[in-house]
Amino acid sequence: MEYISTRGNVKAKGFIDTVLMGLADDGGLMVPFQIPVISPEKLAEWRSLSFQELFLEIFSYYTNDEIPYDALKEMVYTSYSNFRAPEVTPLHKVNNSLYVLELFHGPTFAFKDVALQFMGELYSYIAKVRGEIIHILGATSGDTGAAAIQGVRGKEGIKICILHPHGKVSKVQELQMTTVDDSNVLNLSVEGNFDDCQKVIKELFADLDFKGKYHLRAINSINFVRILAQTVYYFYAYLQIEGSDEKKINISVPSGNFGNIFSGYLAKKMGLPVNKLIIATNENNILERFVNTGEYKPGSFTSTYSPSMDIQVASNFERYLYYLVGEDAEKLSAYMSKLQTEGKITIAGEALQQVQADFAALGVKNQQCLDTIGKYNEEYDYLLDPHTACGIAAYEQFNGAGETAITFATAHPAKFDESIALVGIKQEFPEQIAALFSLPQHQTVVEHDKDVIVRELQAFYE
Ligand SMILES: Cc1ncc(COP(=O)(O)O)c(C=O)c1O
Ligand SMILES: N[C@@H](CCOP(=O)(O)O)C(=O)O
Repeated sequence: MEYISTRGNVKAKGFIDTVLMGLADDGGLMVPFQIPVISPEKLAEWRSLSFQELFLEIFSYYTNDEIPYDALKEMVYTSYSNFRAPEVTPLHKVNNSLYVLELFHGPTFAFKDVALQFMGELYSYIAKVRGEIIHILGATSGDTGAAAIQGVRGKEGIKICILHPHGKVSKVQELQMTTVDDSNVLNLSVEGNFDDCQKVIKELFADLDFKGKYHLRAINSINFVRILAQTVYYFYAYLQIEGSDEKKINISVPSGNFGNIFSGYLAKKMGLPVNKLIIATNENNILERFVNTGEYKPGSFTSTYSPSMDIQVASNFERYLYYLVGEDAEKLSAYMSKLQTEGKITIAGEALQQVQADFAALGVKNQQCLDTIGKYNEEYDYLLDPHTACGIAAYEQFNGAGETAITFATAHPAKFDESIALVGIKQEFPEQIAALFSLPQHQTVVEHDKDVIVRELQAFYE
């Protein structure tokens, strides 16, 4: 398997070089040259596999044996050994038409742990075996940062700097990132929003001299391995439902940067027979507007009760657009320059019909999010975090009669107590989260100014 850039100007790469490259050197995103297709017979065989076994099967189509099987196996089993559920991502049946896939049983209580625990192991392996210097640079609206730090903290040969928007992440998210007192971790709290943080890191990755000099590596979903690791639980969830091959299975995904839902799109392209992929967003509803009208236009940023999805510029949208335009890198590049110069992209006609065949989308309003939390707590005694609540509201909107839905629970409610409290629900924190409140914090508050951030990075990485 080789990997190419959506913009077409990068020489094809192998698996490890793709991981190391992160953002493609031509400013695009790396994708597999050809997506492998899994036969229905193979899928049926996979029904009995554990999460870890399934992970190894799926990755075997992508890694080109660049990592010996035993080494990969050790990484996978180590990654999930500290999850609080033996199934890693257990499926909870809420009622006859709804399952919730709980993706929050990892160390930082959010879905990001699933991919980032593995990425921590993978970077550590690459550092050891290839002697590569690993200087991670990432942006977070709260969950990626915490999970990435936990994934690599204390690991030899790795430094990590995470930019988060100052005052715009939940208290627990902030504590998870900033109470880590390891010399290989730097938290920059940027006076701006998530889009500002993501823009800076993308600019730094695009500056090839800077990227090369400081050995910058990505942990955000611009890195293809994040996307691939997230496909595993799509397969796992589908295969856990008895008789799913005879049912219409919809999957509702709380979405922001378009990484998680793009993993679903990839899983579908690999042959997973999902019926509808449902994009659930909040009042930052750029993806809903795109699916409904064909216009992709970043609007003004709104702070909501689901802060991790407070995102306007969805990183992985480019990967989807690449497939939408028939894997034509020139066409894709023209659309991306249009986005740059005109501030929007418009899709119409057959392409828009294709978008609407690929996805349904709902931007959930703040009050609807709180109402959904209240409703499921009362009716099913099941507490949703606000992001998952958006996913459930979208499931309610789009799941047809006789269809079955899996909604992804992307975070544990304890991470977002500020929103849960607004519903009048008092929750008890898990021990690991309660313990954070008494620890000292380590972070540097910086202006939203690229030069200031660069100076901090130079001092840290040198
Ligand atoms: C809890 C939670 N739910 C949903 C999302 C959206 O996922 P994605 O960015 O992959 O679309 C995020 C982060 O982006 C998140 O932290
Ligand atoms: N919600 C995310 C935003 C970054 O998304 P990523 O999937 O590209 O890492 C977060 O929690 O930081």
